[in-house]
Amino acid sequence: MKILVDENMPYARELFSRLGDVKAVPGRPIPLAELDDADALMVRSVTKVNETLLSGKSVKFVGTATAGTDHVDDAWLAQAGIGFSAAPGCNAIAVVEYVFSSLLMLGERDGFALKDRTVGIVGVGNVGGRLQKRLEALGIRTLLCDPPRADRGDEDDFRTLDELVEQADVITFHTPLFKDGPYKSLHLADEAFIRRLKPGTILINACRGPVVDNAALLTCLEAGQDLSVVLDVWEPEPDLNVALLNHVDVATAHIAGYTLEGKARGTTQVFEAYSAFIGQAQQVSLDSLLPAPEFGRITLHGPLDESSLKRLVHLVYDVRRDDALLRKVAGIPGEFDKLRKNYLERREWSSLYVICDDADAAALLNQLGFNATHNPAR
Ligand SMILES: NC(=O)c1ccc[n+]([C@@H]2O[C@H](COP(=O)([O-])OP(=O)(O)OC[C@H]3O[C@@H](n4cnc5c(N)ncnc54)[C@H](O)[C@@H]3O)[C@@H](O)[C@H]2O)c1
Ligand SMILES: O=C(O)[C@H](O)[C@H](O)COP(=O)(O)O
Repeated sequence: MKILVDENMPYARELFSRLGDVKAVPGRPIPLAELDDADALMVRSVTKVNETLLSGKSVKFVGTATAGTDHVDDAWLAQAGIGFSAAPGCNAIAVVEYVFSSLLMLGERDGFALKDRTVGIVGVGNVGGRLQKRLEALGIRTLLCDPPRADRGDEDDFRTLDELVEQADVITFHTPLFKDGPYKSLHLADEAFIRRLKPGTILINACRGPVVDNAALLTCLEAGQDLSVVLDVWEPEPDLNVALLNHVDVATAHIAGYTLEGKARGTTQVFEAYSAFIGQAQQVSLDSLLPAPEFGRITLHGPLDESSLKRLVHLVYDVRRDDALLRKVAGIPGEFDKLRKNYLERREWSSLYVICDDADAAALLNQLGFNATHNPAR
């Protein structure tokens, strides 16, 4: 059995070689000849999976080690009898930690406390829901906008996008990309939306580039609109608009979800789905795959305040690293994908063991996703 895997998928060779012969290939562009005799194809978001790619090929199963699925024509796969699995939620924690790193950095730069800000979350699923919980653990007010969940009758205080525009100081997008349909999210943030944002609003897009109309955003920023902007995703990728990049406050190469844990979860989720598909179901423990983190343990003396939280967050991951790397190479063909392929190891907050002499600090850090313990004797 031949299993093609994207070369940017940690642990894929290790896991899938339990099931067959593994061949690692680039995802953009994917070498088409390799598909002729492949039984299964494991991709990332850069590979468009549709009739054009797979018609007449031997592939019987496609896995994508990603949360987003807009690169996959799942309706065509279903009618062609090709099995399919994504990796929902695999990298949600990573995106939440990216958003925190960005907001804490902007707070320090611009002299505001996050606890005084209202955060509007558009799309309250795996990413948005976790972000809501961590913000609320810190006493930060959130406003939630998720029409599909509201229409399903989910119990939460859902608001309209207009309410977020009027009341939120931060608006952060975490929706799938839907190009049409009742919940179309293509250009959800269009020129009219952007123009109505309050002065000083922080706009974050860490879902899919086209959810924010990039041309309209550039027009507004060039006209001097007072916004802070964090963009992890671009319209289009990989050839982002360098003029826009030069106007935004945080610019990264679609790496918000790129923790080692997030990528490893993506690989294990599609591995488990494929092993079940071929009748050899098996489970994988993430701990058996991950190496020890760079920082083992740290002691926090006294209570946790925003400034100590910022230092802990940035010890694990500081978004300025990725912002600087992208600015250095933006506009050079091939470099966006190279940055993503050669991404430096990044871990989640849970990898940091924090010993606290303050019980409340330990409890709060655990709620936020750190691995904290209370030890009054330290
Ligand atoms: N930048 C990255 O590295 C990265 C990482 C993970 C996910 N993503 C993107 O973020 C998206 C969200 O990730 P997730 O794991 O939370 O997905 P999810 O499916 O768990 O949650 C998406 C939420 O958005 C809501 N939604 C759908 N259409 C909407 C609309 N028009 N307006 C408001 N809400 C809407 C859904 O009801 C759902 O609750 C993914 O689809 C993916 O495209 C990007
Ligand atoms: O949808 C997702 O899961 C993310 O956007 C993912 O991090 C994208 O990374 P890629 O698959 O392009 O490596």
